[in-house]
Parts: sequence; structure tokens; C-alpha cells
Amino acid sequence: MATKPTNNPELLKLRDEIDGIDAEIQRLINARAECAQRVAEVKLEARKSGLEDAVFYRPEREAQVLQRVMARNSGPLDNEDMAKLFREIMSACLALEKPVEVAYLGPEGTFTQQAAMKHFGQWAKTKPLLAIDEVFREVEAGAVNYGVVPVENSTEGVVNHTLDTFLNSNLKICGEVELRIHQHLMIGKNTQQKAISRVYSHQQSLAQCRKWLDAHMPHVERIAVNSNAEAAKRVHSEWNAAAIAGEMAAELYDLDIIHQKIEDRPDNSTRFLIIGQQYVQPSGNDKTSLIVSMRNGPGVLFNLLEAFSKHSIDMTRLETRPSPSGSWAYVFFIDFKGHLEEEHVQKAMLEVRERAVEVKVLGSYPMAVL
Ligand SMILES: O=C(O)C(=O)C[C@]1(C(=O)O)C=C[C@@H](O)C=C1
Repeated sequence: MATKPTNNPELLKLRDEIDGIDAEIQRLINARAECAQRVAEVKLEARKSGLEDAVFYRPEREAQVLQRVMARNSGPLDNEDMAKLFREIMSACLALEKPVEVAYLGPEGTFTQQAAMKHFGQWAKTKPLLAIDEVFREVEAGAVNYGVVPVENSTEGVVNHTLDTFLNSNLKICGEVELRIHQHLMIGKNTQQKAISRVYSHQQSLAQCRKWLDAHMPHVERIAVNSNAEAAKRVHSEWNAAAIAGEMAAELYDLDIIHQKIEDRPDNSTRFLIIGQQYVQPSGNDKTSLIVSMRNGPGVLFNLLEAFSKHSIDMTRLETRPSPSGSWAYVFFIDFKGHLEEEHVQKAMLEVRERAVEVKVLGSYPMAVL
């Protein structure tokens, strides 16, 4: 239905006001972009004079900018929506300096792609790869600047493959992203709803929706495939199948979502890591990740944990994985709040090093802001 041109004076006046504000916002965004261009020149000058390498993407600075946006926000837009707008402005500004290249665990349409966009914004150049170790290798080879891989899910636990790949890699963790995971049931344009006899998804997503499937589709076969995007792709051309995947996959393969948010736990979320070759400066609100090998024996774990507790360090995660050396030895993956440059962290690290056989620092990086 065509709408008539409005002649309501109040509406016209408000639209005039919006036009004026838009012009002002646009002028300011371009002023900001010019500043970013000058920042790039300063970084390149510093490199020429041998002062430092020109690193354009600065995770600690981005985290600080977003935190400030949220802290000073007075509404009516909520803090997170406002920060998302600034996320995109910064992404466009960084692209003017030098577009950031990011590999992620694909294929296109996965939650990892969503995490990459959430962290780097729409202006990042993204590249899907089909395995976690491929993402590591691509970053190690310098073919891309950063990689994004999943590390843990609040319902299903840790992604062992990501942790194990760190054991043989020199890459650093440069950041983390948290993503609320909403699983949707979707079908193709030719799917006959009554004839659905199988549902495809990644094994983790099937597990996250187990109760819903038991209640609503008890007789439908559940088929695990490599990724949610792969599930969506299959359904696109099958008339008797459905897929469980995220919104991006539905859009990419032109599927219709017939049941939204079917995950069993409403707080279902996944944490992803940004991997790279960069040492990240403190942002003021950071996390540090380590791999620690201990000798087997009584009180070993207690001894390790005591070094952190003595210096009031807030440990956010502890995972145990079999050591690559085998013979029932284990390594600990530890995350705690704080940056390696903070004094209390340095004191705790000294003690950890005394008590451990080996300590590998995976990096200090800003805690997820959005
Ligand atoms: O402050 C910098 O170093 C910049 O490059 C500017 C800027 C920004 O737009 O604010 C852009 C990219 C960086 O990742 C961080 C911040």
C-alpha cells in the first residue's frame, strides 16, 4: 500500500530536526575518520624511524573506546546498541588505515563468522576455513592478521580441539568474543513440513536443543554434520529435512525459520578467541591465559591454585587436558583476570613458574566488552 506524502506539521518539523542532526553526525564521523588516517600516518612514521612496528589494529584501545561509550551513555538507546554503532564506526575507520584480514572457522554462516563480525565489525575482510588447525596455520603463515576459533560453550563445555592446538603453536590470544547462541529450526522453500523425517545440525547444536527435539520432534532422525551452515546448505535442496542453525545461515541459504530460539537453556552462549601474533597492551580490564604443566604428585593442583589465591587473583577458568608427552600426565589451561604487566600478576607468575615444570603464556587481552 502506497503511503501519502505527509503534511502533518509536527512530523515535518521533527524530520527537519533529524536531517540537521544526521548532517552533523556525518560531519563528525568523517572528522573522526580523518583522525584515524592521521593515526595511521603516525604509526607508519614510527615504523620508518625504527621506533616500533606499525600495528594498526589495537584491541586494547578498541576495548577502551567501547567501554567509554557504554559508561557515558544516557539513553534512550541502550548501552549495548550504542556500543554496536561505535563498533562499526571504528571498523570503518580501521579499514581506512588498513583493512584487517581475519580467518574464521567456517563455512560461511557459522556462529564463528557471527563472532568475527561482532568483534571486528563489517569492514573486516573475512575468510572461512574448514578446520580449527587451518585457522591457526593461516595466521601463523601471516596470510591473514588474525583468526577466530570457538573455545567453550556454556551448555556443552570446552572445545578440546582449540585448546590442544595451542599446545603446538606460538600464536597469542589477542582477544575474546562472547556470543549469545540462538538456535532456530529452519526449512527450505520446497520442504513439506509434515514430511520432515530428519534434522541436520552440528553435534553441539543438536545437544543444545535435545530437550526441545525430544518434546517436539521425537521421531525425527537427528543427523550430525560438520557445521550448522553445512546443515542449512543441505536443507536448501531437500524436501523432507530441517536444519538447526543460526540466523546468518538461514539468510545465506534463503531458509524459513519455523521455530525460533529452540535452545534448551536461554542463557546459551559461546566464547571465541581471537588469535594472532601480536602482544596486546593493557586495557585496564584484561584477562590472561596460560598453559601450565605440573609434575604428577599429591597436592600439585592445590599448590598451583594457592599461588594465584595468595595474590588475590580471580581465576575464571581451569581446564585439564592430557599432556602431549602422554603417560597420564596433564596440562592445565588457566584463565584469570589481570594483565601480565600488573604487579600482582607478575608476583603470582613468579611463584607459578617456581612450582610448575613449564609455563606457556598464551597472552593477556581485553575482556569481551560487548
Ligand atoms: O587508536 C588507534 O591506534 C587507531 O588506530 C584508531 C582506532 C579508532 O578508530 O579509534 C582504529 C583502529 C584501532 O584498532 C583502534 C582505534
